[in-house]
Amino acid sequence: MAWLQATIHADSAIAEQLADVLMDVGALSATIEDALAGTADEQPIFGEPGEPVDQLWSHSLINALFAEDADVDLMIAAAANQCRIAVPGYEVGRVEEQDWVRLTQSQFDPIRISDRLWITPTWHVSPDPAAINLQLDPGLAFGTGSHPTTRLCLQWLDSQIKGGESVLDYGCGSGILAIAAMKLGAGHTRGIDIDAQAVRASVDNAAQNGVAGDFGLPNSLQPGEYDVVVANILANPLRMLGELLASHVKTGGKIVLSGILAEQADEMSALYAQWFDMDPAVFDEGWTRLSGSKRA
Ligand SMILES: C[S@@+](CC[C@H](N)C(=O)[O-])C[C@H]1O[C@@H](n2cnc3c(N)ncnc32)[C@H](O)[C@@H]1O
Repeated sequence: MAWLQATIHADSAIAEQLADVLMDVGALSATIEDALAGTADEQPIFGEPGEPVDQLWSHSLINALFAEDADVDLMIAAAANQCRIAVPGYEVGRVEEQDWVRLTQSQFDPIRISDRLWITPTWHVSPDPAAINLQLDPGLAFGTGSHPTTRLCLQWLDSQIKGGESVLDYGCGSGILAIAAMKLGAGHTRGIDIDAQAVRASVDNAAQNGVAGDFGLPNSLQPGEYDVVVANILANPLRMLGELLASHVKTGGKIVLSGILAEQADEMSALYAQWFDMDPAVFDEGWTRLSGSKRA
């Protein structure tokens, strides 16, 4: 089986509507991307959870997939007509059937966090069987170890967990940080996420890694203090959650925050300095990790 893929050059003002109408007239899928992706003029667009991003790239490309026997020219013309625009420029190519699972898997290699800590997809043999290996496959919940914010938190846990600590992972996603903490020797971890799918993924991933998993939604979190609270969320929720997160850290305990853009680091550090003696920020690919010790 094969498909036809049209790459359509669309004005950003109409790209979303055109993609929707392409689906109405019979496209199997339609996605919009930055026409300048991969070039020096690529436009990163960041969003905060819960806040819709109302911005599109200035030059957009629509990738639309059609059945092999579809009349693509007719469908694009019909979609343009419905959007009341001239037929845009496009190219059509064939997409042959592939082993999609194998192709996707080939894009995820083991990730080295440190000499002793690796994140390895289940279909890979670990490059260092003697190291601490987290087995994690990409899924619906965020946290494979490839994103700089996750890596920054993993590096902190790797260097700071000595054994026996209690750890709260707030915004646990795939559970990667809680599971890593357990594998590094933490005594107890609790993972919290607002997304029920992430809670389920964390439970499954903890089982896959043979560690105890205590994961739940925010309303399941009981009052209590932890040696370490780690939260890789994003700046907006971290601003709102400051008091709650601080209340869960023991005096002398540690807070670790990520998901913060480099330009948001000073403001966020000042906010958390109400409760913590803050360490210098650490940066990776435009993202920041903040950490600090709770004052009495
Ligand atoms: C960037 S992911 C981090 C996942 C993982 N901890 C990691 O480091 O890779 C952020 C997670 O925080 C969750 N989240 C966002 N806002 C939240 C909130 N207010 N309370 C709890 N979880 C939240 C999201 O659902 C998402 O799973």
